[in-house]
Amino acid sequence: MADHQYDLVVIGSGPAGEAAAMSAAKKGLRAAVIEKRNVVGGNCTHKGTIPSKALRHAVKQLMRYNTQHLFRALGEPRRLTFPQVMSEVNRVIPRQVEMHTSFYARNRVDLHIGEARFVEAGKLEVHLLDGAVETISAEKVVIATGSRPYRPEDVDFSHPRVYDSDTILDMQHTPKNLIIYGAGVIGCEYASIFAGLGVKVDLINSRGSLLEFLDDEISDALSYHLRDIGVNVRHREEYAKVIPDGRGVTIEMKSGKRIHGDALLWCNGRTGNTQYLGLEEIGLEANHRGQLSVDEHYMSAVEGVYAVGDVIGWPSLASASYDQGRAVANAVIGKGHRIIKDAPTGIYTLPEISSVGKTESELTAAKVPYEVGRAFFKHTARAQISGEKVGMLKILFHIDTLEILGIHCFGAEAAEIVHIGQAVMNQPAPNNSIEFFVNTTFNYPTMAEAYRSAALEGLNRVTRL
Ligand SMILES: Cc1cc2nc3c(=O)[nH]c(=O)nc-3n(C[C@H](O)[C@H](O)[C@H](O)COP(=O)(O)OP(=O)(O)OC[C@H]3O[C@@H](n4cnc5c(N)ncnc54)[C@H](O)[C@@H]3O)c2cc1C
Ligand SMILES: NC(=O)c1ccc[n+]([C@@H]2O[C@H](COP(=O)([O-])OP(=O)(O)OC[C@H]3O[C@@H](n4cnc5c(N)ncnc54)[C@H](O)[C@@H]3O)[C@@H](O)[C@H]2O)c1
Repeated sequence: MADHQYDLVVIGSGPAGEAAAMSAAKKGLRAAVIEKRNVVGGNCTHKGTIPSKALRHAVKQLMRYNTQHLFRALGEPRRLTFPQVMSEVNRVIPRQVEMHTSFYARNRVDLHIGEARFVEAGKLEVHLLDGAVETISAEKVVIATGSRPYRPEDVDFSHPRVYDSDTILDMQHTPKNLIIYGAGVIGCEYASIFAGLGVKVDLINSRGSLLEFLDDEISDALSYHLRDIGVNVRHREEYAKVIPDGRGVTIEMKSGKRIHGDALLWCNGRTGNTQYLGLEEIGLEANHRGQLSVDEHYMSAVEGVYAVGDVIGWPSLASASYDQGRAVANAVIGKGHRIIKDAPTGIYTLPEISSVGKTESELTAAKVPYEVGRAFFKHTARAQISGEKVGMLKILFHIDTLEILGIHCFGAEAAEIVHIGQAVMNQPAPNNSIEFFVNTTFNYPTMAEAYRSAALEGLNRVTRL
């Protein structure tokens, strides 16, 4: 007999786990969450999305102060140290924790603090922080254990100058120069943050361009603007050796180059948290990246054991994890659920990037007859007023049906602006039409004006055909 019994137990209190447990409880299931950190919120709140976005917000405010004419009346441009901006971030995290904690009591979801391990498919051991062990049985178990930074064995992460995206948050100084190895989403976001603080950044990319999944024009714009704020972007480079010493870190590249920095931030992908779950006890195996495969009901290869969030790999986003969590709760009770097949991209670099739908390269490869409408933020009244003139919105649409096929945007508030286009694009035909933007009156001055300008520009090209 187990110490506790539930209909559904979730392992992990990040976005995926929280959404699964709260949705299940709202549907009448007796639900619990097991979390090994002594507070809820997951890596999302403590190491990933929230701290990185709060850091970026603080740095962006500093950049505005230092670059806008208005503030010169208050004084000369100023610098803040990394620990100073981190102290602001450390005010945001407890607010998030407090809010997420309140959901548990409100929805009557029990929280067990400790590390979960399978004993058998419907039975878990919870290793409590004081060393005691409790057992929990549940008809259904949802694995939502998230992910951690991938650490190759030949890099010494115990060295005080070698960081990953978790440990960088504890850095107690501001390096003069920083090497960021890995130019994925995390590498590009942190390159923006550190460059904004006045740190010289070497961003090392193993591929030929930044964030290759983006539309080419947006990827080019990101390279240009990162270089513009002082990031040295190096493409097609791979490390041969990482040599940390008392003065910093030197990376020897396969190309023969040597790059030295005061510190190294390693951002080369993530690994699913499955290693201590006792998966072997239930005959479940993770892939080489620690990730689990699931079917269209988010169920793993073992009956009654489900998985959602980063632990199942793509798209590894907080946004998608919340939706997957809600979906798995519906799947468990046999109600219709949505499989999350696509999510917009929202990348909080400086400038911000966001997109939804197809890129030009994808449409060209598929031989779809499309046209492009563009609007530059510098031509909108709102951007001229705010002074945030860097940016562009681009709408890709079908020449014959005028259906919107993709929205690609960079610049201030791009991650918000994209949703206007997404809402239209997700309408069934004939409502998904670029004409919506010329037949609808928008508030003025707003960044939504960019949709009207881009639509008019695109439609002008089509009517010339
Ligand atoms: C630097 C960074 C920035 C990011 N920025 C964004 C962004 O801007 N937008 C976005 O959408 N996504 C972003 N992400 C991705 C996002 O954070 C993740 O997709 C999201 O956190 C995944 O949620 P999750 O619920 O799957 O797991 P996590 O948030 O990883 O939470 C998993 C939880 O499970 C717990 N756990 C693990 N093993 C056990 C065990 N055996 N027993 C008990 N508990 C356990 C962990 O302690 C953790 O609390 C970012 C990620 C990083 C690293
Ligand atoms: N704003 C956001 O949405 C946001 C922000 C940060 C992180 N994240 C999430 O965190 C995850 C991890 O980000 P990351 O930057 O550590 O990793 P990543 O998966 O984006 O890749 C990081 C680097 O590793 C390289 N790489 C990855 N897989 C490779 C492969 N198979 N072969 C060769 N090179 C490869 C990439 O080229 C890149 O340079 C992302 O999947 C993303 O979803 C999202």
